[in-house]
Formats: sequence, structure tokens, C-alpha cells
Amino acid sequence: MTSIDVRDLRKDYGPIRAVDDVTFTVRPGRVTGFLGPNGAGKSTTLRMALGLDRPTTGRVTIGGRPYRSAPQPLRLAGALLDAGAALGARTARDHLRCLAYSNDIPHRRIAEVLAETGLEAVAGRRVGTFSLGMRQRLGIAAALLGDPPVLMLDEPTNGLDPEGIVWIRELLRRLAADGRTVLVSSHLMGETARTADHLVVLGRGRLLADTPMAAFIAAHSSPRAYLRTTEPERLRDVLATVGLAGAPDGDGRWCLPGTTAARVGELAAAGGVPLLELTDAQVSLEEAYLRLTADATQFAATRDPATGG
Ligand SMILES: Nc1ncnc2c1ncn2[C@@H]1O[C@H](COP(=O)(O)OP(=O)(O)OP(=O)(O)O)[C@@H](O)[C@H]1O
Repeated sequence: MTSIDVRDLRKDYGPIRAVDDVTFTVRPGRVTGFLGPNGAGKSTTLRMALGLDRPTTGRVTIGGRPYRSAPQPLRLAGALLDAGAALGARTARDHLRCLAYSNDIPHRRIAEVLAETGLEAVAGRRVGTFSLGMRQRLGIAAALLGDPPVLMLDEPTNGLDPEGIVWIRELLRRLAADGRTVLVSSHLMGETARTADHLVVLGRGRLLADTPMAAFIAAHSSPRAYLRTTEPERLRDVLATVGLAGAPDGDGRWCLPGTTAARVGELAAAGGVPLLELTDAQVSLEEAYLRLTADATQFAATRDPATGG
């Protein structure tokens, strides 16, 4: 099985520490979401994994070896870093041909990945005439070309239309189900929540989390329950006995932070309070992520003490 192993990785650009002694392992058979605010060090980490940038200290190995030492790198790991990377004057098919030739990849793979990425009809067109979404698909075709056990994709949904976003989601799930190692950076929390099983989160170059998706959401959110009742006064009294307080919003719905539907259900039953509705809030990945990264966000708006804004 082929993992990506990041060990004590550091990268300094002059006075800027882009990656700060980071250690984590990306394992096969699941999609790992790679998250972090702008400038957190995600792209720098991916570039070092691919041998495009040299670590200041530490190392990254793929399947136990540095990527650059692989005889046919595209057969070990496919990557999408910068969709503008293909030469504009070449056709899409020629671009893939060159990559296949230099990595000793069977020719039939070119037709296969063109079909997989929906580029068959435009394979003879110059890449310079491609839209951002088409370039993105071509970058993904190149990443898949060597049928590699490892895939690293930096913001693969960039420029894709809604249909393309669904396609990427299904592709990533399928690659992981095949037993491949899939690392995907994204700023789209809803999309990451649908796609990833595991999360690695960076903030200001540091590792903030390396955890399964469900555990991440549970750890970085607080519970709350929603309910409706026909007897608000009695509910208020029952809640007060355990130190909980709340009030209905304009729509008659109560939000009770710091407790669960199960707990409120018990209290209401014991106190004879009729409930018309009782649910736990669905905490989103976005909410959990924002909570974790609030302190680490480099470009977070700073409060103005003079105005309080
Ligand atoms: N070639 C470079 N020279 C100098 N500084 C760099 C270079 N590449 C990246 N940096 C700096 O390193 C830090 C990490 O950048 P990086 O691009 O890895 O972040 P990121 O997490 O990928 O951000 P984004 O989500 O915006 O793509 C930033 O402060 C960035 O300005």
C-alpha cells in the first residue's frame, strides 16, 4: 500500500516559514481533505511532495521513497497543481502523448483518460484555446494517465461547472474505493464534507488537525437542540431546574445551545412539557473548520477597538 509520509517538514522562504515542522501520513483507501486558510502552506507541502521545491528540513516520501527518485514518477503519483501548466500551443492529446512517452505509459491510456475526463471531443484542440474548466480536466487527465496509486489534487474543482463538480466528487470517491491514496486541497467546505473521509488541516504552516471527518466535526463544534412546544412557560421552568435557558424566535422555534435533543427530550417528558418538534442541530464542517482556524487565519479581519467593529 502506498502512503504519503510527511516527516518534520519545514520550508522557509527567507523570513517566511511557509511550512513549520509538519508530520502526517496520508493513507490509502480514503479521500483526505487538505484544508487551511490562504497562505497556510498547503501548496508548498504538495510541491515538496512532488520534488518541485526542496524542504529546508524534513522530508516527504511516497511509498517510502522521494517522488523524484521514482523511475516513472507518473506511475507512482499523479498530481494537479496548476491547471495552466500544459503548453498552450500543444493539443490536449499531444500534451498527454508527451507525458505518456516520458513515463513509459501504454498509449491506450491516452484515449482512456480523455474519455474519463470528458475531453474526447476537444482532444485535437490547442490547449491555449481551452477554458479554465477544460484545462482543469486536462490536468486531471494527466494526473490519472499513469494509473497511479497516489493522487494529489490542489483545488480540483476550480473553474468547473456544477456538473464537473459532481463528476470530481464521484471520481475521487471511486479512486479511494479502488484503494488509492487521494489527497485533495480545497476551500469548499460543503464539497469537502461530501467527499473526504479524513482531514489534514494546516494553519500558518502548522499542523492543526489530522483526524477523521466525523471526529473533527464533533471536536470543533458544540451541540445544540431545536424544539417547538405549546407550553413555553412550563418549558422555561423545566429548563431552569438544570440551568438551561432559552426563548422562542419569531417563528416559535427554540434554540438551546450546549445541550442535545436526547437530554431535552428526557427533561420535557419528566416535566410533562408537550413538544411538537425536537432535533439536534446539524453541525457543518464549515462551522467546525472556522472555529478551529479562527486563531490561525492570517487574513482574518481584525477588530477595531475604537469602534468595536
Ligand atoms: N516561492 C515563494 N517565495 C516566497 N514565499 C512563498 C513562495 N511560495 C509560497 N510562499 C509563501 O508561503 C506561504 C504558504 O503559501 P502556500 O501557497 O503554500 O499556501 P496555501 O495554503 O497553498 O494557500 P492558498 O490556499 O492561498 O493556495 C505564504 O505565506 C506564501 O506567501
